[in-house]
Amino acid sequence: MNISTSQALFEKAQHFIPGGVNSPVRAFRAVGGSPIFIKSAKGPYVYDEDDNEYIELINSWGPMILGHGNELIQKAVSDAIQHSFSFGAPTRREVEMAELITTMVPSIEKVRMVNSGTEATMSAIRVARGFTGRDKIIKFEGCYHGHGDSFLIAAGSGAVTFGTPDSPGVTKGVANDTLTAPYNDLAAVQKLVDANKGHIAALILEPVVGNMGCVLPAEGFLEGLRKICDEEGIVFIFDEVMTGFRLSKGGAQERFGIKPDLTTLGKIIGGGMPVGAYGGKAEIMNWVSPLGPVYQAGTLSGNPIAMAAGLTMLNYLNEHPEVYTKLELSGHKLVNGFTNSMKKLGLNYTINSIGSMYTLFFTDQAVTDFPSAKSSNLPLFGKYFHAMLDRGIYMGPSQFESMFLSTALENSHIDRIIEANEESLKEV
Ligand SMILES: Cc1ncc(COP(=O)(O)O)c(CN[C@@H](CN)CCC(=O)O)c1O
Repeated sequence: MNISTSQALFEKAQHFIPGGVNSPVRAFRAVGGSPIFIKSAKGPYVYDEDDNEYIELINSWGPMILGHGNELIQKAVSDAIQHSFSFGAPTRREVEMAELITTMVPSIEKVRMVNSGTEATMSAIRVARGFTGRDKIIKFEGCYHGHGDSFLIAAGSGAVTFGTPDSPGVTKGVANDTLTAPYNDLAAVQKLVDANKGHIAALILEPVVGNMGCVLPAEGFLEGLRKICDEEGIVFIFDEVMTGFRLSKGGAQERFGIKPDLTTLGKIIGGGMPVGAYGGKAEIMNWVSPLGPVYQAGTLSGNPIAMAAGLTMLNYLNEHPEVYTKLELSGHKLVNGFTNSMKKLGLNYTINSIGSMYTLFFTDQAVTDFPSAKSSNLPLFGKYFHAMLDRGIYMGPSQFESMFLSTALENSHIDRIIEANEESLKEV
């Protein structure tokens, strides 16, 4: 691949932007080399500044579940733009969006729109603390909930990719109020709860983890957490920024049949525009300003253009259940293809997957938590990443991320990914 324009852009970008990127994982630091700069995208393809075409498995880290350049969403945005961009006043679409979210995710009785997943999770724990009058939260090692101070403790995604699971700049005071437990370890959670009786406001987790790579909840784990939260009056928060509207139209909570008290949302909810949301039980959400005393605000929250995109996306997903059937079949086809190739090559790397999310871990250990995810061979992953990129497959440049399939992938594309995977595994 000729990537000279991307390289020149990256060189220039580093003079003006920390690390040359506006989000760390994009810099290719974990895999080496120079990041490709994307110029356009359509369906399952992205095109870089040197006009190289790639089949992609990032999909903007989840949002582009219908593929790129969806005509319905683009028309909704171009229609909305005719009426200007932003008013800082309530609009009709925000009401329609809130009503639709409460229909698609029944545990959400009231919802507040924000502009990112980070804002959603920061706000959710604030209202949980206000509602309970307690200070501490429990999160899980390797889970990532955005870059809010309370979450940059044993965090996943880019934080673990760059070895900064506990970021400088987070004060001891904030860190003291964040308790961490190993994922899938109920006993550890019970111990934390017993040692902090009456002090824990919330427990937040990714119900299916994407941010240490894809890791599934063990049998009974989510049910066990629900029981502990019920017994202790702890607000149970599902961070569904990644899984929401992806694992089913009602997210992981619909798929696993667990009802959290609060849910945070992002990515798909905006149809590719900057949107986040948090919501849940009305008795908790009624504590949010201006109805209640817990303050949270945002200049562009519920932005009309973003609502037009998000509303079109969610309406489509709500009215087309066949989307999820196709994603399940695509996921199965890809994972079966990868598994068959590894059998043929005598390799036994671990693949974790659910629906349209998967991660190929370069370890032969079962990956059920942060330590086992970190047993992966990172240099080997880096070589594999570039071998796939050279074959026109653009996947996430980090071992500690989930890949995402879109409905724009047809069988022919999946066959190409399987073929590139086999050749790449052979090469590295
Ligand atoms: C479960 C979960 N919760 C919260 C967030 C933060 O959302 P944002 O603030 O990036 O919109 C995320 C963001 N995910 C990463 C990808 N692992 C975003 C990609 C990036 O950081 O560039 C998330 O996965």
